[in-house]
Amino acid sequence: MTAYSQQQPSLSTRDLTIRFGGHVAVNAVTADFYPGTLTVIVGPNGAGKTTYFNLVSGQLPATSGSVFINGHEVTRHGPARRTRLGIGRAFQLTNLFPHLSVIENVRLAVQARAGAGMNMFSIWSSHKELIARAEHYLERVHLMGRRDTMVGTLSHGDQRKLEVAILLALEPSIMMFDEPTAGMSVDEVPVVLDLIHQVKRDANKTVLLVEHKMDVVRALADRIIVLHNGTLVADGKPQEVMQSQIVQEAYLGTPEPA
Ligand SMILES: Nc1ncnc2c1ncn2[C@@H]1O[C@H](COP(=O)(O)OP(=O)(O)OP(=O)(O)O)[C@@H](O)[C@H]1O
Repeated sequence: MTAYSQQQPSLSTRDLTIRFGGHVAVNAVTADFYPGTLTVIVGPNGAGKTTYFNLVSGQLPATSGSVFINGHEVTRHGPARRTRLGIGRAFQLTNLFPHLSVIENVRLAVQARAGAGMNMFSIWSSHKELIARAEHYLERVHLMGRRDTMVGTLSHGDQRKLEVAILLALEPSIMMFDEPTAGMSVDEVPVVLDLIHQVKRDANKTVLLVEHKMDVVRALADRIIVLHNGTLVADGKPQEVMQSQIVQEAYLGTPEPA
């Protein structure tokens, strides 16, 4: 029994399965995720990692099996309900507003988190507070230099940093990152990795990360889950999983570049 399994899981899947026609993309995946733990999900292309994320966040309906958030069954609930229960997902699914500025996009996320509790007398100070809070998140992702840029004109890397800022502003208890550094230039990668490092230090956050780059996996993972053909084939501490035969054969079969 591992140390993290003493706690109540914040997220669980039980025999979670989805079929596309005759193809089983995620096959009876059972796993528990805990606050204070960053789990990296690895596996070859087409292994089912993104589909598993879609099943957890509610973007896809399960064919069978179940999903629980903090003990509440959410299997039949859509993404909005799951978001209210604490799931937050960056990349691919976060909707940016391309015709609004960077600061306005984050301000909307801060406002959504704070609730729309502004009255006529406090509207200016509240607005200032929302903007100050939004600027705080922009600083964290090194985007203050793009504060007033229209989001539609941002580079790919800056859009991804903005998605991280929005995710941070929404303050979910369960944070899901799907290949957060994909498509980023070499100098942009450390900013996002450093942020995920900071998030991971928070003992209340459960972090799930899909990642291909093994150096990123090594740097961040407390635990690694391996999917292969939709099936969970390994789950444990990084050093154990990396050395397991199934991972060596199925995923790390080719030597990594030095
Ligand atoms: N909407 C869909 N309809 C039909 N098949 C799908 C659908 N979504 C995913 N699949 C199939 O399910 C399998 C798993 O895909 P998925 O994208 O989850 O893999 P992955 O592990 O995230 O891959 P990658 O590392 O390349 O992103 C693949 O065979 C894919 O073609």
